[in-house]
Amino acid sequence: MHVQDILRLTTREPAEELLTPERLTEMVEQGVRLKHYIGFEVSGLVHLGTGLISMQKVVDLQKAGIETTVFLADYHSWINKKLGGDLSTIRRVAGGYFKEALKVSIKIAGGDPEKTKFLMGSEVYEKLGLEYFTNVVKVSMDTTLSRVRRSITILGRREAESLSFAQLLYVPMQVADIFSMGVNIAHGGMDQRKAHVIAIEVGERAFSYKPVALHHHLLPGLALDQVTWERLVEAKRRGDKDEFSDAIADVKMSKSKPETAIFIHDREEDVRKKILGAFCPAGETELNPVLEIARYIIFRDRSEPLEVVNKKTGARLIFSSYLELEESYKQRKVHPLDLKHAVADELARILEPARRHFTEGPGRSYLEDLESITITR
Ligand SMILES: Nc1ncnc2c1ncn2[C@@H]1O[C@H](COP(=O)(O)OP(=O)(O)OP(=O)(O)O)[C@@H](O)[C@H]1O
Ligand SMILES: N[C@@H](Cc1ccc(O)cc1)C(=O)O
Repeated sequence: MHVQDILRLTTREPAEELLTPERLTEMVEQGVRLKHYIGFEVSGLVHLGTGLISMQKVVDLQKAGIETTVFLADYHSWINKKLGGDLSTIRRVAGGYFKEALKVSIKIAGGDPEKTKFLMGSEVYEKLGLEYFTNVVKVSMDTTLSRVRRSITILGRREAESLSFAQLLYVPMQVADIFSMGVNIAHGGMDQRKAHVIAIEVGERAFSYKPVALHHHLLPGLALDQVTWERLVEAKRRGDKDEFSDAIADVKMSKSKPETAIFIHDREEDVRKKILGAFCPAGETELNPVLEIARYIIFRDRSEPLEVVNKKTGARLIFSSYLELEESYKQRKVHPLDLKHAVADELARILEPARRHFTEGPGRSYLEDLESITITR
């Protein structure tokens, strides 16, 4: 495939940052085999952000002919005391519910689940043994303690929190994962950028290659409030990527805050209830959680127009692109409630295969297994 096509697919939305396009171009031109990975902690339910948004990018990379891997970070989940801090439960859920949910998400995003490799952290560590430990030491020797502390937002933790030593170790381990698997495209949401920036810096010195980092947009949680929203919009306008990604990480759709999230297998009535209750300021198009679902999920690969019905007058507005919808919303020609109904209908339709898979199909026993484990942190 031509380098321009690879770049186009890689940087297409939901991608928000590629560090750097020049480095990716160089690798393609040198004929380097491109190896991507994205890692997940294994704990609660898979939502629109972890499932659909993350897998949309994996599907783009599949289409670009890049080797894609989903890394199920069992050791990192254990360090972060997920699923009651029990490693065997974490492994069971990783190979069961989690893998299944991400595969269904790949399908919904228009890709082929069989084209993506699923690897458990412990498989890599067992295979490499001393070499993995050496890689963790190499990264640690090349990184200061204060840098590690500043990077713990990749664990979904705040800098000021009291941490176990293992939670500090989490950071060099995540960076070492990249080099241990020979990954040259490290991918994650914007909240993962600090680990990847360390990898880029350490790479050349300690591992004789510099990976690229690819970060996708973080979908905000549904439960934003006016004050937080104003603070976020302000942080976004200031344009400091680290500051903004820390701020958005606090309010992103997150499995540990179920009230902020739509899970991929939610029932239609739950999708509707959650969307109807979501923060959706009239006329505001920035960081509006409902509009973002329209932009990133509904309009992603859509060829047919979206219809929004004005419930009061019965008038129908037809939008053939997200930008048209955004413009009308900005001009307050679309009422938030009408937008919510249209988004809820479409989203429920898109999620239907996941709902069926996990309630009537082969995913059911995996979901039941996870639901029987009630501790999530
Ligand atoms: N809201 C979101 N939108 C897009 N991507 C997300 C979102 N939340 C998480 N991700 C991405 O999914 C990957 C796994 O993240 P993570 O396991 O922290 O998800 P989470 O649901 O927020 O979990 P937790 O609640 O435990 O923090 C990361 O690359 C992360 O950036
Ligand atoms: N830090 C990632 C999980 C992860 C762990 C190890 C990795 O190598 C990559 C990703 C998260 O928040 O979910």
